[in-house]
Amino acid sequence: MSIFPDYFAPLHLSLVGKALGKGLLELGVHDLRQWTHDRHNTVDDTPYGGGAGMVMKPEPWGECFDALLDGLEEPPVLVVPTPSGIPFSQPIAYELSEKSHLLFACGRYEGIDRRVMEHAATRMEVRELSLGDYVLNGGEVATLAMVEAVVRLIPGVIGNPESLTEESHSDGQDQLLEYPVYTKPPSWRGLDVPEVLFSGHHARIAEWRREQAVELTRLRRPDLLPE
Ligand SMILES: Nc1ccc2ncsc2c1
Repeated sequence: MSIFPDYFAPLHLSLVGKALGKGLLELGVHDLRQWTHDRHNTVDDTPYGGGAGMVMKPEPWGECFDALLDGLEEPPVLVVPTPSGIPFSQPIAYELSEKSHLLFACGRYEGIDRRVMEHAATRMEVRELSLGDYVLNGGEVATLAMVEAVVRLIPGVIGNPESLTEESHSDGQDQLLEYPVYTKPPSWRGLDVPEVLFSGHHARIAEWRREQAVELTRLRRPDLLPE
């Protein structure tokens, strides 16, 4: 649900596009203005209590929920991207990938009237999630990122599920950052591929990769290292 539905055209490309084509998931994009009734299709108004900017009115969201939940066998999970949300993470992506129906509410302006999330919580699970400590102009870009992170975890979407186990933040990596990867040519602009990777000694290669992952994590994300 967004006032900028065209943001979601890219979801028909590449990975998500293929998954849609294979019938592994369905995608609907809904223009919130469809649930306004005035001549200007108004979705925002000035904030009570004063302050800069505008706030998204609750009525269009309520009518949109009514329409989208009508006929659903079970309630969806409402995901609301917001800088004030709980940090989105790979574990949360896995959780969401197992849900049968996700609704993403893309806010704009200074945000959505708080009563929208309060009302939604009476009829579905609500997850207010942040992509990181920075602010975008709205929830659309965050939703694109979360949809890609979630959809790639749905069985059958990724050709080789093994590639999910060794990437950064995956369980297979004990939540360490991913080790460096190399391919042909063996030497490029004076830079050589580490010898160990040519050894064919799988145990040594695995050990070297783990050492690299630990070192990279220690340098860039010490917070991820076990105590
Ligand atoms: N509605 C809204 C506005 C800004 C923003 N930045 C990251 S997620 C998000 C969501």
